Amino acid sequence: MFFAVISILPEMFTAMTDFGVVGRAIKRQQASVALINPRDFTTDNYRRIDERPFGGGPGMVMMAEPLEKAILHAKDLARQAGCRVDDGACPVVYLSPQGKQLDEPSVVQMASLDGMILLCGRYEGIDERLLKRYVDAEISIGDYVLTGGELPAMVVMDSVIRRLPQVMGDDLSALQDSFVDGLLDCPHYTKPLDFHGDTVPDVLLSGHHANIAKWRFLEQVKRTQARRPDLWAKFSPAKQQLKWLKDLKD
Ligand SMILES: Cc1cccc(C(=O)NCC2(NC(=O)c3cccc4nocc34)CCCC2)c1
Repeated sequence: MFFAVISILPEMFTAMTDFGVVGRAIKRQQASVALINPRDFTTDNYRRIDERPFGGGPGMVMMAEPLEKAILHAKDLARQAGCRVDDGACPVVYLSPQGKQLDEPSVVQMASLDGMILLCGRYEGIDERLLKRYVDAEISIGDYVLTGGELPAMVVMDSVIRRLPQVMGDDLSALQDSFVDGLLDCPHYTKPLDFHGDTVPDVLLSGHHANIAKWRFLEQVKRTQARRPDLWAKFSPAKQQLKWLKDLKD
């Protein structure tokens, strides 16, 4: 899958291109990441990419023209990478507090795209006319104030790349992902057996896989009910899970 990132701080992205599961997926060419700096598309000596806002007020606004050239260049790279750019298979996505909140169903949908062009804001934001003309979707990672869209872009890339086929070593872990069934995760344990006198639930040592699966599911349910009633309200249990839930009530 092809990713183009448009950012005035491309160096930030080494955090994901050089490390971990995502770094390995890139090395294995399961994903490719093109970093595009709008400053390279400026024409003045100061390589200006921001200006004072019309209407006054604090801060600076990112100018439309360098971003436009960066987006058109990104589309070219996407075409060269084999993406069907003009039929929605490689959308321009603006990371923005005004965007749709990122969730796992959106991640699953994005993982089926040919590619994505991720646009990262800085300062007070981007000239609205650029957004209106080129942005296909806006995504937010949450309701808090940040200094830029780069970390949100890395969150989106991390969540999408880990869902690409063959990226997660043990695909089962991706399937078992609690967010796949809309629940919070169960507790996890590993060696040593005794940690300051705190031991491991017996069922996990029993080797009884059906009981273990049931225990894990019921732990997910208890946690979700306690911590995220909003998620619990939306949860629709599968057949086997319905049976296990009856036992929880008993
Ligand atoms: C709740 C709120 C209201 C008003 C402004 C801001 C704010 O943080 N404005 C600053 C910027 N924020 C983000 O880009 C950003 C922030 C948060 C989540 C995100 N998910 O994607 C991009 C995201 C926008 C231009 C430069 C950074 C936040």
